[in-house]
Amino acid sequence: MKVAALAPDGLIRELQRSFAGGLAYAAFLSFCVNVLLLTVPLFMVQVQDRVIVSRSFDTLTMLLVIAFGGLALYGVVEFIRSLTFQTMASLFARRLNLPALEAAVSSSLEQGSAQATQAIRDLNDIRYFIASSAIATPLEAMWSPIFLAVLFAFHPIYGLVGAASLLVLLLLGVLSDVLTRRVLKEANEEGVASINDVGASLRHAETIEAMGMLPALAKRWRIRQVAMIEHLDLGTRRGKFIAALTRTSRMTMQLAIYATGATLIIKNEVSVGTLMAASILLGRLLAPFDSMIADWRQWVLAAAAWKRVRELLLLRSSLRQTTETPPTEGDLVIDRVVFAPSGSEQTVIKGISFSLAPGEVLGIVGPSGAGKSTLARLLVGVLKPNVGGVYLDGHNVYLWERASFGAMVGYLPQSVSLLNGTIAENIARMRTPDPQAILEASRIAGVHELIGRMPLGYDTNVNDGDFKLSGGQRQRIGLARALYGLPRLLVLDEPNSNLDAEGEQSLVRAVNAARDSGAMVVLIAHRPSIMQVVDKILVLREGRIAQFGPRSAIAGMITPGGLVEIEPNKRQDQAPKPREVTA
Ligand SMILES: Nc1ncnc2c1ncn2[C@@H]1O[C@H](COP(=O)(O)OP(=O)(O)OP(=O)(O)O)[C@@H](O)[C@H]1O
Repeated sequence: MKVAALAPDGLIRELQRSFAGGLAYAAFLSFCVNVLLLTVPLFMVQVQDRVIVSRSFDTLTMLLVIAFGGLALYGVVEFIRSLTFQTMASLFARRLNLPALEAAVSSSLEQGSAQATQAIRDLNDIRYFIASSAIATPLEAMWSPIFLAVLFAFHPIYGLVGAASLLVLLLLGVLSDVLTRRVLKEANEEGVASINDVGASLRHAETIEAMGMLPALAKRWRIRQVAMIEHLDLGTRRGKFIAALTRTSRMTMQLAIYATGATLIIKNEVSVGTLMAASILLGRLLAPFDSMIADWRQWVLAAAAWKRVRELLLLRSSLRQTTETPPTEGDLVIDRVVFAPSGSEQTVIKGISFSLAPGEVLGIVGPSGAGKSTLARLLVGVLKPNVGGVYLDGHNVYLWERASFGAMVGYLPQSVSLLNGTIAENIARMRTPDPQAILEASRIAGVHELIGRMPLGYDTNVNDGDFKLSGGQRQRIGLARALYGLPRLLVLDEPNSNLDAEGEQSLVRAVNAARDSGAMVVLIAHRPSIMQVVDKILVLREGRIAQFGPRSAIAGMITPGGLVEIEPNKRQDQAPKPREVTA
């Protein structure tokens, strides 16, 4: 048994801890950088006050050697510091990529895929931000009082001008935050929603094009875009105003320190050498605050991105087991399952209980909207019941660690989606293809010959621009994917909806083969023709079991149209009592 990674809240705490450690190290390096940055101004003071006065080449040489040493060391420390940020960024991406992808898949089941893909984009943005120079500026600002101290050491008036300049920049920083943070955040949220909207629509490009829906969609999109652009314009205008004010203030401060230096030199209170040095020191003192104002937008966006990633990760916190469970041969028990989609008033599944033994095939029929597909999703642990549970050999299928559960389950959803890759990769569920197992699944699904007729056989890419699989072909390849690895539980949601007579015959053979191998098969179908293969039939109506029993007893009630005529008083009571289950 392999225990998987930390639960999301533990992972976030661990990341924050190692991030804090990385920041502390970078802060120490920033201190060294700031001290080493004193090299040039101190060199200038010494040259003007000692070398020029004494006219000594020896002193100049000695000062040059020391200064070169200081600058070389500065280069090394600066390099190590940027590597530290780079390492922190990579660590962040490595630790969060997989949990974020898992969380994205889970959340897209409930909230659609747009939000989930946004979280992946957010992760990338945060990684770039951590590796960028923007993250270093607060650490530099933390140590900039070193420069202030040296200014005070030159002369208290230099120090006071420096302190006043710093205060003005801090006030400008606060003003920048007040004026831009909210609008930039709103612009970002509108932008994200707008991109998600377009992304979701593009998946239905065919429908949009065929029915001329583009102008209507563009109108909706433009409303979002206008809101985003308005916020962005306002935020950018305000940001540019603060930037102009900052630049003007910075130049005024340089003038002030020069004028102060000149006055102090005239009064013989400082040496000439301090004039240039004080100007450089003031520049170093203010530079990180200046950058922070300029980079503020990046900080706001990175904070918003982290908030989204964190929320997504925590959403899934402690919902599933992370310990792999070994394969099982036991039966399937559905125990008093009730399900209502989150945020919906409607209860879709209203207390369903039945069980299935290995080697049994169950057909589920019922009118549209009865809850058949929802029941299928509950059986494969995609949805979480509000009450009751689904148990495979006594283990709750929803809580089951997904990889080990998936190895025992084959699922063919109503709308078959093949993933980007070759047919072989799709049948092998995107794992490293095992040719023997692929061949076996294809033969059982009856698609081996069909695949052989495709441009590159098993290597044909399902999303190739020049080649398009038909609905029936997709459904049959989806069946082979469900059969890959000979699963113990096979759930097929309307597997014959796109099939011709030949395809349906292959399906019947596949279901029989699965039964013969001891698998439990759940078959949902509108078309009654496929029901010849099942052992038991469950009739679902309005989320309740209307009938459940052997095919011979129920089949007569299924009309050619696939609907089931059931008298209301025959509902639910005929369902078998739920079996004892172990949690
Ligand atoms: N995530 C959800 N949010 C809100 N309602 C939902 C959700 N999932 C299912 N429903 C509702 O549950 C009911 C049953 O849906 P389901 O897809 O299970 O029906 P079905 O029996 O498979 O229908 P069909 O035969 O047409 O495929 C429908 O009324 C549907 O609107």
